Amino acid sequence: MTSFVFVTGNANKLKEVQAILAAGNGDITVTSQSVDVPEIQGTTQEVAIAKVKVAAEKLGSPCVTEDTALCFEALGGLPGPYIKDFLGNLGHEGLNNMLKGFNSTKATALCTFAYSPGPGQEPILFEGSTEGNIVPARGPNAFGWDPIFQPVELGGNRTYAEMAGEEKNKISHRYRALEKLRAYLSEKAQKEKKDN
Ligand SMILES: O=c1nc[nH]c2c1ncn2[C@H]1C[C@H](O)[C@@H](COP(=O)(O)OP(=O)(O)OP(=O)(O)O)O1
Ligand SMILES: [Mg+2]
Repeated sequence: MTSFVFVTGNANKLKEVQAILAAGNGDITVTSQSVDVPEIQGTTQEVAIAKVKVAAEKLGSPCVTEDTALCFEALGGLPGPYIKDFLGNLGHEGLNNMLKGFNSTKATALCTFAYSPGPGQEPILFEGSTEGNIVPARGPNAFGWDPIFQPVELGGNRTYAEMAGEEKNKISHRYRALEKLRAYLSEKAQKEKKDN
């Protein structure tokens, strides 16, 4: 059994991470810390690396952060890691309006977990993505842009917000990235056990 510290200010992210891990074989658990970490501009990888480095410095210990980007094909991948500000300022309708006049509503939800082995050490990234389209909002408005993101999987006619949590967690960008982090941490724990 191994455990990691997830540094996030987003309660919905934490809830999904806990649910995904609980649905697995139970070899990994998570505790959380809400630390305010500034986010730089750059690629999703650059943003993720800078964020986890600062979090590890502040905590003085190994930790995990997560960055979520929503990349519109028509806009060359933007808003990408800046989706939080775009969503906050434009809302669901504004994000739909941004795509008026373009031929594509395709978007990729991209999740990047960053693991820091400790302050001053190089972080490792784990990415997962889900393909979909940006649509007018449907379903409960409980988590970010869930009502306007319609994955191509599971029939391709429901938004994340219209899916049960267990369904979203089977195909989500977060699930796919977390699977990779989970595999890495459980392998690392086994290796450490053997070495001792
Ligand atoms: O599965 C998701 N479904 C819908 N919306 C989502 C999802 N995952 C993140 N989101 C939203 C939250 C924030 O508006 C932006 C990501 O920004 P991002 O900086 O990664 O998250 P955050 O600042 O809320 O939390 P944190 O303290 O972990 O950085 O997309
Ligand atoms: Mg953030």
